[in-house]
Amino acid sequence: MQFTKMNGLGNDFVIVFGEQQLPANAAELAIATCNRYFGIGADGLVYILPSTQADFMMRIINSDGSEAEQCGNAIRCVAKYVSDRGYVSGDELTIETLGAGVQRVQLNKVDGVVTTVRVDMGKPILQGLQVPTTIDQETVVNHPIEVEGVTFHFTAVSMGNPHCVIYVDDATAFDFNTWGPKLEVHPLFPRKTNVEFVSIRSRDYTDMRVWERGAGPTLACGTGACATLVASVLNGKTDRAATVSLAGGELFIEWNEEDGHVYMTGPSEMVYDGTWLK
Ligand SMILES: N[C@@H](CCC[C@H](N)C(=O)O)C(=O)O
Repeated sequence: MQFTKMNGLGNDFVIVFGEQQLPANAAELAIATCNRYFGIGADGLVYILPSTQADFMMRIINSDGSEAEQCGNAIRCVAKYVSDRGYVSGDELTIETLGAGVQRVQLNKVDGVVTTVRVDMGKPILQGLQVPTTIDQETVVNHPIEVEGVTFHFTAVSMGNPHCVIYVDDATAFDFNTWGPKLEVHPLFPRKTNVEFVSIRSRDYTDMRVWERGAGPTLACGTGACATLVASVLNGKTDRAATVSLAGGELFIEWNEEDGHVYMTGPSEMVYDGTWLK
């Protein structure tokens, strides 16, 4: 199997191009290739596949073998891959995802090489049961959630995949490795959840650290950054456009008032090509 190692702000992926469909052993391959000691090492295995509705389809398998509906950092990697390798021309393309439909992507290039990618991430899903949570409300904002006797308050947002956004005093110092895994599997989230710990620096700048469903601690999460901005608007903490600072770097996120879509802009990087021998 030929692969390319890529990342979006250090959220890293094994990218496979050229298959016609997701292989039956994709879950086992994800677990094996993502292993950082016996494999390549990555947060997820990403397939770029043909699509009947868009230029390409992206499927992402987390490092634990579970499939995710969407991935913001991977979609920027996919866009760079197909553009830099000459599979699309021009500055725009469409990518179909499993859980968030077809997404429109704009490529920013220097000397023909993609540097940053702006993705129309679609409308956030806020209805409690659709995120999904077990809470039947139009929005789930600042709702209590208890773990081992400690009560946090969360806002639930789906960007195709579920997110639990929690405000803390200082996200950069917060012990997310302790609380993240407990919140990921909390019964309020029937399909588990990604967990974002957020602190606000100003109305247009936030810090966020993430514990990802199926992948654990990662350096960045694109959908998590989008969920952070949406939650921060719903909680009156930021304006509708803000920079989200993650361990691996910054993403610029806008929640457009006219079309209700969330737009994410950030870099992606190609690191090396390889051959999987196992
Ligand atoms: N890192 C991603 C999200 C990947 C999927 C996630 N772990 C899930 O299971 O929903 C991003 O950049 O959005």
